[in-house]
Amino acid sequence: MTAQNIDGKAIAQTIRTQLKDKVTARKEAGQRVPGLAVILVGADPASQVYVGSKRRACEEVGFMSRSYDLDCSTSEEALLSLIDECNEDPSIDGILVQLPLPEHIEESKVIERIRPDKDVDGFHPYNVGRLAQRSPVLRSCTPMGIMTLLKSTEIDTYGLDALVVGASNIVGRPMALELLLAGCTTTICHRFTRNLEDKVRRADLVVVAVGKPGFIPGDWIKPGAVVIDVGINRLENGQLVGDVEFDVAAQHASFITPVPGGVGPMTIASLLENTLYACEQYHD
Ligand SMILES: Nc1nc2c(c(=O)[nH]1)N[C@@H](CN(C=O)c1ccc(C(=O)N[C@@H](CCC(=O)O)C(=O)O)cc1)CN2
Repeated sequence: MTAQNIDGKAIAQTIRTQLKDKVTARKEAGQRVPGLAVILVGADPASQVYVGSKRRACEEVGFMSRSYDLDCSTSEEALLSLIDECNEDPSIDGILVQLPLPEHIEESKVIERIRPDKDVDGFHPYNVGRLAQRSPVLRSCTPMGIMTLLKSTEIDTYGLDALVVGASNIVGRPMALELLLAGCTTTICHRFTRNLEDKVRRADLVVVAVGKPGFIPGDWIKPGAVVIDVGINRLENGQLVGDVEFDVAAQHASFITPVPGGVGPMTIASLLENTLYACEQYHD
């Protein structure tokens, strides 16, 4: 079996084109365009790339994007007061604080300071709780993008044995909640998990988000399984690879996401979708 690639780049582009049309329609109806505040603290090179892509994506679809580039020595208090300002600004529908933050800033304090109706990253405990209670509103962008990718395959997810490898707040945990909502019997693996290989070998759907190149050997993948690779690892030769040994896994899987061009672009498309949602549902 050779897997079919799930083309996240193309699917993300389709979403962006649809969003652009919706923004045009808003303008023609005399409505304001959605606004996103993008806050970067420090100069982490990967974060700079992601933030740059988010700002460009906003411009492409016609959103207003407000950029805040803060020095890495910015105090927690200063960041929280910038969030307060954005919370009160009626032209801003969504606030995005790029993670990770410098060590002296407490991530949970920052996330909880963003008003839940402007939390377009879907990280606020209110929004995670809504997802956990089966009535999601603003959903975490990477898991939301993965659900869009799964929908594009037209696979029936009800009853599948799904495995999420990695239990981060950004990806693993909300991903498990999304899959549960989609009817999967869902297992989360983490650093204390025993017999990871056995669990992978039994899974119909595997989502891997650990940030280690080739962490899952391709021959662990069950014949016909769906493989979603969230890892983005840059090798010394500059090549980007995922957490799954792609070439071998592709011989076993039915569908697989490539790296790059799989999950990554969907994170940004989902952020834009959330920003329009916040604008229309909460602020119009
Ligand atoms: N506030 C947030 N911080 C972080 C999030 C997030 O969702 N919200 N997720 C990750 C990083 N991330 C978004 O910020 C992100 C990662 C990767 C991509 C992407 O498009 N990747 C490309 C490759 C890009 C490259 O050349 O490096 C791909 O996979 O094709 C977009 C967004 C952590 N922080």
